[in-house]
Amino acid sequence: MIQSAFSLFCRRLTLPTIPTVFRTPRFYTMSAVEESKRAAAKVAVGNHYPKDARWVGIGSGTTIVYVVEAIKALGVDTSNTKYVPTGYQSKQLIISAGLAAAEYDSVPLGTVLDVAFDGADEVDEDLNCIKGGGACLFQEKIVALQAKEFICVADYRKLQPRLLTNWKAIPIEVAPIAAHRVLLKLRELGSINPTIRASASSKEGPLKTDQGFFIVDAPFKPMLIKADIEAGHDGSGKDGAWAVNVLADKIKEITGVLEVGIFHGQTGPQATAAGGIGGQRPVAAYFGMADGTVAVRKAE
Ligand SMILES: O=C[C@H](O)[C@H](O)[C@H](O)COP(=O)(O)O
Repeated sequence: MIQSAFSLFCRRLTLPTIPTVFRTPRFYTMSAVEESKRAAAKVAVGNHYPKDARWVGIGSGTTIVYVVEAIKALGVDTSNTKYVPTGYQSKQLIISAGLAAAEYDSVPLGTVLDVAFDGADEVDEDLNCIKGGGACLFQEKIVALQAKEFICVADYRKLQPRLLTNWKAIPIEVAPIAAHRVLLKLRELGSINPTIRASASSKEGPLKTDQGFFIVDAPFKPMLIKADIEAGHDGSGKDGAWAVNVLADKIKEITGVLEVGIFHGQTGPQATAAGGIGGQRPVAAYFGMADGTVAVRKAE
């Protein structure tokens, strides 16, 4: 009852007042940001965790912790469910919650995950996402691409009109041997001072991903959304402003790039309708707001 009323209410981006029933009780020991992540996770899982789920993708980062917490809190039988991690942290999270982890490469060929949940660093009005702030993006993308639907869960800082509004650089996973070549190519595309991300300890050199690759952070101007292109903006990057799909494809074409941290293009249902499976763009993104409410953006 509550969920269906909420789904109706949240058909489009809902920033205004949300009924009291959707307000999260205050946890005074948590920061507002953590509290908002937990609130968003609870609503996202309540709305999208499938009854009788068999395969569920679990993303990486700090927000996904609350997704797993919310799944546990549902109290459903998880004994027939396998949770597909998107990296080391994600796998440990699944195991420590007492759930069964199944690595992506152990999932039987042709299996479609019922749903994949994950966080994001920024989400635009069209539901394109930037991911990789925590150095995970490649496994997150292949898991999202294997799922019927990808659900994004985030806090209010990530809710932006355009990508690269608040989050300033695109994370890109690159082969270490090609890192300098990729930097050069990114500069040619107009990136202002792209850098190889360092480890927390400078003694350890560049940070390594779960694949043993480097992350390059490439700053660009805020990216264009569909409405900008429809209003006549070019989007080809010639004035430094790129359409999301155009820049993502250009970066992906650079030899040495394993994957780019822009999730765009088809949603899962769009891919299915076109005869494929999985989409890297979420069907819905849930944002915990600073006032305790939860806002949602849904794909067209
Ligand atoms: O690299 C990490 C992933 O893409 C995360 O999903 C993303 O950075 C969001 O992380 P968090 O939930 O910690 O904000």
